[in-house]
Amino acid sequence: MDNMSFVLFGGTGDLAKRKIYPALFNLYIDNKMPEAFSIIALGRKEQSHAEFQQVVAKSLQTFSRRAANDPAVLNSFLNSIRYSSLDAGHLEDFRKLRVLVESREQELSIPGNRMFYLSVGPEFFDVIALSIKESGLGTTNGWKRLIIEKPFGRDLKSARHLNEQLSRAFDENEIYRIDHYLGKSMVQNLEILESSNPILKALWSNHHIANVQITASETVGVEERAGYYDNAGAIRDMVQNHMLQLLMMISMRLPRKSDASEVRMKKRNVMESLRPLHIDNITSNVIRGQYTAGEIQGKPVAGYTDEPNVPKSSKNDTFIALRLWIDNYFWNEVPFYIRTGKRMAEKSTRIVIEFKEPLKGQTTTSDPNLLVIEINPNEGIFIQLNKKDPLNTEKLEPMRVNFFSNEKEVPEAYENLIFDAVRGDSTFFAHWDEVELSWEYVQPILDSFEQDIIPLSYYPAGSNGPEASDQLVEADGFKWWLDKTPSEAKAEDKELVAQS
Ligand SMILES: NC(=O)C1=CN([C@@H]2O[C@H](COP(=O)(O)OP(=O)(O)OC[C@H]3O[C@@H](n4cnc5c(N)ncnc54)[C@H](OP(=O)(O)O)[C@@H]3O)[C@@H](O)[C@H]2O)C=CC1
Ligand SMILES: O=C1O[C@H](COP(=O)(O)O)[C@@H](O)[C@H](O)[C@H]1O
Repeated sequence: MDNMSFVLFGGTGDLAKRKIYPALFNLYIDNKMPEAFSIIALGRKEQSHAEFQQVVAKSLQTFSRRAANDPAVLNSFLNSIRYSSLDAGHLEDFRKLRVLVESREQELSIPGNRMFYLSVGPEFFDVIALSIKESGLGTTNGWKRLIIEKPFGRDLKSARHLNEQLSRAFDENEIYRIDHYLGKSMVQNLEILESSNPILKALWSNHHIANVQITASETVGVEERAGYYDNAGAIRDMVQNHMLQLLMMISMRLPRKSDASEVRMKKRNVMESLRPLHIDNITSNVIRGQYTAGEIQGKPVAGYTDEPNVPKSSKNDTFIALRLWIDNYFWNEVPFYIRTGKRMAEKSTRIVIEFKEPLKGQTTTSDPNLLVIEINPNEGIFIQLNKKDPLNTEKLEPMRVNFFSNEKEVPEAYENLIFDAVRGDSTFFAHWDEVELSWEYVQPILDSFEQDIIPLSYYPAGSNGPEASDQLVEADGFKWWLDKTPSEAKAEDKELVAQS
């Protein structure tokens, strides 16, 4: 791994403290950082390196997956960090930064490899990228890379504009667009799951698969983010990026070799085969929901429009369900359902693959076989098979073959992604083709929300979303699998609290 500088714009922010420093620290403990590295954190206020190192120490103590309690390891990591004040609008601050980067490179014999991480508001993405170029920071004998946070635009037009601006300073192969769902270990496992298991590989098409369901449900509401969320909605916050990335990862044809350019091409093929939405089919394929007051984990919670800083008249989507069709040889006539929402019955990201009914039309009936990929918060896989009911020879009953990871041992998404970026592997980053095609797919939905063409369906907090979402799936003769009733979710919460 090449020695490098890691320059963190937004180094004082929430994401940096909760995710980025803990990820770097855990990589360091695991010997997954280069031999020599220099971390330079940026924020607007003046503070000393030592003061800021203590800020990082505190963030590690609070948020690191592994305990930061070995003083030698902790101090050696903190010692790699320097702080510099920088305002994104002041070019002279970038020149001052360049001096610091170069002096640390000399000190540590780093051959000019520079990773720039933009963990700042999206309004600064282009300004910072262009100033990196203009200040000479981007002119180096080593490599340069840009990691960029979400959101990448707020519609197709603004995403294209942002990309044009970035590409004035960085080549596409130097840009690493973070989608933290691509960093989740089970998502990074999807391709291996299919390619290394002949029993799954053989069944992986419309011959055997009846439908695919991708759910990302959350129990939290809008929290303190109303200013952002009320303008984004679930469609921009989750669907355009995370949910469509999951769809691409589960449905792409196996790449011949697992490298970034092959994966990118396969994902692009999926997006190009998606049946576009338009005025005639949009209302029958898109459900837009918003939570009303209800109960989460036994506690009453407010409806969306009663949340702090949400306008009473807001029609913002806190829930989306979609039916999508991939019109290619392999997936023709297999519906893919996507569903995501806030204030739902449980926190769960999972993919359920329902196989075609094996015993349809015979006297004995069975539940379909399911392959369930649990992504978050549990990481695991189970397969639902059928077996004989020992008490009733006429009947079959489902059984589940399980595998679940020990969550403490599984690296966090940001660890996986930063490690990949440091190694120069962009396989699990969102490439521009995918981002653009995702916005193209989503744009008619944004337009129809704007024009109020799709009705807003309401659902009580703590439920599995609006009834219209169930009807979407039932219309094709299916049901959402593994939904917990609010009382099951509540019982499980109690059990978890008791265990902890
Ligand atoms: N927080 C999260 O969980 C997630 C965040 N993101 C994305 O990550 C990015 C950062 O989010 P988050 O950390 O929450 O935001 P914060 O508001 O917590 O932090 C913003 C950072 O930007 C810096 N900043 C603000 N204005 C300027 C400026 N004019 N010049 C230079 N730096 C500036 C701030 O530094 P200071 O105020 O010290 O000057 C601070 O370090 C955003 O794009 C967000 O969408 C994505 C997924 C999750
Ligand atoms: O990007 C986002 O993701 C989180 C959910 O992430 P997860 O890893 O906990 O599933 C979501 O809460 C947030 O609104 C969104 O911006």
